Parts: sequence; C-alpha cells; structure tokens
Amino acid sequence: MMVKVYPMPTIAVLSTGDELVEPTTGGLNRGEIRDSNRAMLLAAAIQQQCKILDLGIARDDKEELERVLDRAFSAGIHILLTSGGVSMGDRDFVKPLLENRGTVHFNKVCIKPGKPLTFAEIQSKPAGNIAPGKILAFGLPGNPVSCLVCFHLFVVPAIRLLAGCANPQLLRVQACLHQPIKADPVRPEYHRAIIRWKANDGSGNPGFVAESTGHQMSSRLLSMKSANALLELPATGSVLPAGTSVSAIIISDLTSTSSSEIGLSSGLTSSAQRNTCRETIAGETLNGEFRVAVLTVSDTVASGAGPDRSGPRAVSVVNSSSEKLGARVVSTAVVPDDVSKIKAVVQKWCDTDRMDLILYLGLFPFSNVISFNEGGTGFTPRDVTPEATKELIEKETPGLLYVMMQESLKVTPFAMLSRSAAGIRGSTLIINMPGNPNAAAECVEALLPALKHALKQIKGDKREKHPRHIPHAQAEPVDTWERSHKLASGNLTEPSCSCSH
Ligand SMILES: Nc1nc2c(c(=O)[nH]1)N[C@H]1C(S)=C(S)[C@@H](COP(=O)(O)OP(=O)(O)OC[C@H]3O[C@@H](n4cnc5c(N)ncnc54)[C@H](O)[C@@H]3O)O[C@H]1N2
Ligand code: MOO
Repeated sequence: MMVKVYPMPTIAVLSTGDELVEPTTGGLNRGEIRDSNRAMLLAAAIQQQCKILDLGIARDDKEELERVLDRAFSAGIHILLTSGGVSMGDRDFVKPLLENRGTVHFNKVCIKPGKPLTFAEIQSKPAGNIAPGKILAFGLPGNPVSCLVCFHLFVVPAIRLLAGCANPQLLRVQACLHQPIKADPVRPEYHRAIIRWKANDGSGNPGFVAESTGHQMSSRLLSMKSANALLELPATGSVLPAGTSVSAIIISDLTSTSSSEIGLSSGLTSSAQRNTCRETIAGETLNGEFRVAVLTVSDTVASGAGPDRSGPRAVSVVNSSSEKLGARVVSTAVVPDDVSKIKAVVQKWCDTDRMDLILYLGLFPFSNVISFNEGGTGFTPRDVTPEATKELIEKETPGLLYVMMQESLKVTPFAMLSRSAAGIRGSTLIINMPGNPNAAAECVEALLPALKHALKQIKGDKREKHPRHIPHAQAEPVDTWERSHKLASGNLTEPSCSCSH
C-alpha cells in the first residue's frame, strides 16, 4: 500500500517594533513594552505540530528588516509570520518589503480584530542544499489579540493545508450566548469566548453555551488567555440577546476548559452521546481544583438591556489566578435584583452543586467610582443583595469584607457605603461583591492571598498551613481609610507603617 506523507511546515516568527524588549526583561524604561507576540506565535505554531525558527525582534529599520527576512527566505521555511508594522505608520516597513520580494494578495481584511492583516507569497531562492519553494508570508497586526486571532483564522488553515490535511477548515459549532453582546456596526467580529457544554443551553436542550471573556480591546491579551472559541458575530451594530445561537470557531482543546458539566468531545461528535451529558456533578472537585460560581445580579443585564461587564471580569480574574487560587469558575448565571431569585440560584449552587466559592456581583453599567455601591450592595431601596446573602449564610466572615473595604477605599471614600455580606453555608463560601466591574476585579484580587487557605479550611483540611507571615516592617501600610480620606480631600501624604516594629 502507498501512503502519502507530508512534512510538517517550518514557521519563522519575527516581531517588529522599536518599542519591543525581550519578554524576560525585568524593569521597563519609558516607551518600552515586552514582546508578547513572538512567544505566543511560537507556542501556537508548536501546538500545530510545526517546526519553528525564532527570528527575534527587528527594529523599525528598513535595512535591518531586509537583512533578517532575506536570511529567513533562504532558510527553508514554509511560512513566515511577522507581527507589527503593517498599518499606516511611516515606519511600517513590512508591507513594502513583502511587495518588493513577492506578491501581496491582500493587505486589509474587513474583520475585527485584525484589519491590517497582510498576506503575500514569496518565491524563495535556492541556498545550499535547500531547494527553492513558495513561502506563505503573513504580516500579522501588532496588537497582541489581533495577532493571535489572525493566526487562528488564517494561519492555522494554511498549516493544515500544507500538512496535507484534507479538511483544513476550522471547526465550528453553534453556541448560545450566555449574555447579550453588541456587534460591531462595520466589521464582522471574532469575539473571544469560553464555550462549555451544558445539559441545558437555555433552550431546554443540551448544547454549547458561550460566555464572553470581557473587554475585547485588541491590546487586552486577557480576553484571549482563557478563550477557547471565537464567536462569529455579523456586523449588524445591534445587541444580540442572551440565548442567541451563534457560530463559534474552536481555537483550543475544549477538554482543557473542562468542567464537570461536560462531555465536550462527545458534544462534537454525536448527538446520541450528547444526551448523556450532565450538568455539574455534586460535590466533585475539578482535577483537585476548587469550583467557583459567579452570579451577576442586575435587572438591566437579566432583561437583555445591557451587557454584563462585571461577571466576565470576575471570571477572568479568578481563572487567570487559577494556579495561585487553586480554583476555577465552572458556573455563571445572571438574575434580576430579586431576593427570591438570587436565593434560589445561590441555594442550588451551595446545597445541590456543592460549589466551593460563590461570588456574586451587583451590576452597575458604568465604571464610575461615584456609583461604587449602586447595583445591589448600597443604600438605595433596590439594593437587596446583602439581604439575600444574609438569609443564606450560617457563619459570617467579616474579615473578607474588611479587606474588600480596605481595597475599595483606596479608590473612593464612597466605599464606606457598601453593605456587602460574606459568609459560609455548609461547605460553600459566599462573597457578595460590589457591582462595578473594576471594583469587583480589585476585590477578588485583594482576597486572593487568603482565599485558597480559606477554602481548604472550610473543607476541614487541618494540615493546611497558615500562609507565610509577612513581618510588619515589610507589610503594606494599614491606614488605608486615612489614605483614602486624604486622597478624597486632596491632602495625600505618603503614610508610614503604623505598627511599632
Ligand atoms: N491610520 C491607521 N492606523 C491604524 C489602522 C488603520 O487602519 N489606519 N489600524 C489599526 C489597527 S486595527 C491595528 S490592529 C493596528 C496594527 O498596527 P501594526 O500592525 O502596524 O502594529 P504596530 O503599530 O506596530 O503595533 C500596534 C500595537 O501593538 C503593540 N505591539 C506590536 N508588536 C508587539 C509585540 N510583539 N508584543 C506586544 N505588543 C506589540 C505595539 O506596541 C502597539 O501598541 O494599527 C492601527 N492603526
Ligand atoms: O483590527 Mo485591529 O486588530 O482592530 O485592533
């Protein structure tokens, strides 16, 4: 029998830009940024089983760029990836150089992110024992998210084609939106999301549910870090309500986002197997990780009239700290400002699903410090979330509230109006957070140093050691309230440590 074999392509990766320094650089000077794209693209190429050639960083200098690229063109590579220098800057030399060395097929694509993507074919020259051949050159945008999105959309199919794959297209599935998402009015958007298989995708049937990774700026790599899918949103400019079914391109191994809610690979292959999928398995830990649920409490979001900015932000903070915290978000929900609805969800998460940690956030749609407490935990008649929490908790945990208060007072003295609640029900820790997305993210970050320890203690793990004590002399100043007060009254002087050591 004859079997056709193909070599895996060799990919060369070059970052361009005067501002770039090696990612390992400690302190940055003014105007410097760490080169994230090269490591990211090299890792992505390795994940696609390619051989790699690291071309380093080239300055925005025509001669230097020519030298590096000409060397690469005669090194036997199949694909060249550059990042940066492809838009309209007068020192954007990548496009003219590709034009000069080969044929540029396109230099703009109507997609978001990734508009300035450039694609060219270069005929390589013979060198030593390397035969001439065609090189596919992709001038990827410099913004890190645009860069990686373009890698998935354009480079992955090219790699598969060169590797002899009969079906090089990306895998697409339908997924129901977990929250409303506004589409761009001009460019079709590839919205970064986490998709999970659920026993009920919101329509009463099993299916994928897609959760946004939060702010979609093309410089915010966090939106990409936990994403396993790109949602294909047509350029309508309108809000797609929660529950809308959209096409999702799979960009990573879905089992790596596995929660116990899934049977993901079965979801992709057979509908018969789909029906065996379960929702969360009560009391089970996720590969030894604690399981976190995030609840957004907001009339606006629940009715589909506004996007959920806080929930995805909290998910992103928890998941990006999953190593330190030993926890991962496995469930999220949105409910209106209604005590009975809040209680129903939190009670189920505690008593049936046995979550380890529940964070719930009142939501206020604007990032405005004055409105710190609006959206559930403040003084207005609609601020009902602390009452719902207090009805559920068996033991209060005031220390956590104190830390969140300290953190929030750094930003605004209005934090003192918070009526947040926190406590333990059974083996679940419930923490009521402010609704403002920034405030919620800051509070999660502030609690991180002790949360893992707390969750272990709730599970009865007596062996869990107390976290390292920081000598007072090295500790952060504790007079945060005073600091915030002085900041608010425009009279801030740097306070010193208040202890006697
Ligand atoms: N006049 C126009 N300006 C821009 C347009 C346009 O159509 N007309 N498009 C915008 C869009 S969209 C994008 S995306 C960017 C892409 O521009 P470049 O590919 O030329 O990228 P740079 O300007 O070099 O960098 C953009 C941004 O990304 C940072 N960067 C670059 N390389 C790296 C790296 N290796 N690691 C981390 N960060 C990197 C760079 O410092 C910049 O902040 O153009 C818009 N402008
Ligand atoms: O296309 Mo740019 O990639 O919007 O950021």
